[in-house]
Formats: sequence, structure tokens, C-alpha cells
Amino acid sequence: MNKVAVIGAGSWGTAFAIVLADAGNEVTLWARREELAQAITTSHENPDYLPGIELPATISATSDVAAAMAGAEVVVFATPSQTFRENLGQWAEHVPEKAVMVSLMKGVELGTLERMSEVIAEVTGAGPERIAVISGPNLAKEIARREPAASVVACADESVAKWLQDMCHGPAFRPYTSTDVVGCELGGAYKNVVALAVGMAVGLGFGDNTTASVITRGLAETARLAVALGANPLTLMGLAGLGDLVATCSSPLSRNRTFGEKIGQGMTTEEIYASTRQVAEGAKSCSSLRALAEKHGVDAPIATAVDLVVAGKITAQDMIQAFIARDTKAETD
Ligand SMILES: NC(=O)C1=CN([C@@H]2O[C@H](COP(=O)(O)OP(=O)(O)OC[C@H]3O[C@@H](n4cnc5c(N)ncnc54)[C@H](O)[C@@H]3O)[C@@H](O)[C@H]2O)C=CC1
Ligand SMILES: O=C(CO)COP(=O)(O)O
Repeated sequence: MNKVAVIGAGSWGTAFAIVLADAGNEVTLWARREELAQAITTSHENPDYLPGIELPATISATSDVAAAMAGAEVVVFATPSQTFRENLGQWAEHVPEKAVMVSLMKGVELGTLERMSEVIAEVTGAGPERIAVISGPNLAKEIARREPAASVVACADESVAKWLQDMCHGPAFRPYTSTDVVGCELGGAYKNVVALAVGMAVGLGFGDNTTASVITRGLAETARLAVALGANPLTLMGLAGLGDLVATCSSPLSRNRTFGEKIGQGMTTEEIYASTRQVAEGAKSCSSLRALAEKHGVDAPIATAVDLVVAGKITAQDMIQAFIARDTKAETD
């Protein structure tokens, strides 16, 4: 039995805590609010993020980050990407010296254009053998209901990836290993932006031809940037690329797809933010991924257009028309 701290008791932090507990680990979940931590520990339910789902009794919760991390061999982070650097700055002193840190987050930081594993390395000074990411088609509600799914555990040190794989391999969760941290993280962040574009198309009333076209060109765009940053193109064809893209773009459970759908139906970004408490990472990462692509000279029409729509500079209808009107070219260029 390994001792694991999961930092962030939102949808995914809580669902992944279930995966870890089902796989036989002792899990402490950190919640920002004391009343939520108490509800999780005493009633074995997260009423705010996963109501109606019974949590294993081996999950306890606390709002004290030092207590959550004390003695942990693994510290898993599941909070929004854009505030993560600031949060981690406060948490870093409590991370046990040898603990492996795992990012479940799917965003790229605005301004620095860094992936979350890079933020962890910078803030904590940890080496690549202590930093991992887990990413795949893992909609939190389905995972929490123990519906079967697969995922990718990526770490530059393959033996660490294997150790984490064993730790989270459970009755309904099948992890694969990878050493391609860059590919997994970019796949996870980019699919949120593509899901926004797909949601917009759905909100405008378009059907499966449109969404399949956006998904496929979204995968091409993701792979272009990921490969320019050193990723293995096959990673993008796998669970952390295509797999997550398909799940997120197809599912009404996706916050990013829903966000896009609301824009397509005519709501403004501000109205959508006011209507939900849950994070839709793509609404920020469209800007950082667009900038990252520009920095590396990579053509990124979807990230660019989504960024313009989210900023209110063009409409969703303009975006789709612009995709069709772009200069024609060979599919594989
Ligand atoms: N929900 C899902 O199905 C999946 C989500 N992810 C990723 O996991 C990350 C977390 O997402 P969710 O758990 O779904 O989000 P959520 O919105 O359900 O929960 C976010 C959690 O972070 C906390 N939080 C919010 N702002 C904070 C701040 N400023 N400082 C500290 N804590 C803060 C909230 O209290 C909450 O516990 C995101 O990067 C998301 O893309 C990845 C895979 C699946
Ligand atoms: O990352 C996810 C599924 O793998 C969840 O997507 P959303 O954040 O859009 O809900």
C-alpha cells in the first residue's frame, strides 16, 4: 500500500482518488474548503463535485496541505493550471523530499507558455525522475462511476512510470506507460481547445461532418506543435492524443465542449464564466497554445480562431467560415 496525497478535491482530483483507493493505496485528498474536507471524510461523498458517488473509506480529506502531504510517496496535483504556479509556491515546502509529483492538469500557462511539468520543475527544483503526468480519455464522472477506461502515465524515467502504473492499475482503470511527457501534456491541453471549437460548431447547429472535420484537423494541428517541441508523433495517435480528443469532443460531460456550445448558441465568455464554477482549461490555453505555436513557427488555425472567439473578437460563425475559406493545401502538409 502506497501513501498518496491528491491535491485538489474537484471533479478529477476526487475521481482519481477513487482510482488510487480502488487500486489499494492510502489516499489523502486536500480540499481548499474545510467544510468540503469534513464532508468527504465523514459522509464519504464529495457533494459539490461528484454528488451521489460513494467514496472508498480509505480516502480521507483535509484542508491542511502539510497534513495531506506528510509521509506521501506520491503527490498528485489536480487544480486549475493558471493558478498552479502560485499555489505550488505555497505548497512546495511541504512536498516530501523524495516524493514523485504527478500532474493531472491539462493546461499551458499564460505568459510563460510552460506546461505544468515545467512549472513543477521550476518551482520545486525536482529532477525529471520525480515529475510525471497522467493523461487520457478520462472524463471524471465516468471514472468515478468505475466505467472502464485507459490512460497514459508519462515520466522521463521509465521505471518511475512503471511504478506509478502499478500504483493506479485498478479494476476499471488501465494505465499505459510512456516517456513522452511533452506529447502527453500537449495532447491533453490541445484537445480542450479543439473541444471548444467542436462545441461551437454543435452550438451553431452543425452535425457530425463538421465536428469530425474539426476533430481531425485539430489532431493534425496538435501533432504539428507537439512534434516541433520534441514529442513522439505516435503519442498523439494514442490515448493522450486521439483518445482524449475523441472523448472530450464527443461528450456532453466535457466542460470545454459545453463552454464552446454555449458560445455557439450566442452566450458571451463572461456570461459563461458567471454560470459555472468548474474549470474549462481550453478557454485560457487557447491563448497560450496559440502563442506557443507562433513562437515555434507552427501553423495553428484552430487555436488562433478559438482564441479570437473566446476574446469576443470574432463570432463562432466567423470561425467556421474562416476554416473553410483558408488557402487550400495538401492534407499532410
Ligand atoms: N474533470 C475531468 O474530467 C478532468 C479534468 N482534468 C484536468 O484536471 C484539472 C482539474 O480539473 P477538475 O478537477 O475537473 O476541475 P474542477 O473545477 O472540478 O475542480 C478544481 C479544483 O481546484 C480547486 N481550485 C480552484 N481554483 C483554485 C485556486 N485558485 N487555488 C487552489 N485550488 C483551486 C477547486 O476548489 C477544486 O477543488 C484541470 O487541469 C483539468 O483540465 C483532467 C482529466 C479529466
Ligand atoms: O480532460 C477531460 C477528459 O479526459 C475532461 O474534459 P473537460 O475538462 O472538458 O471536462
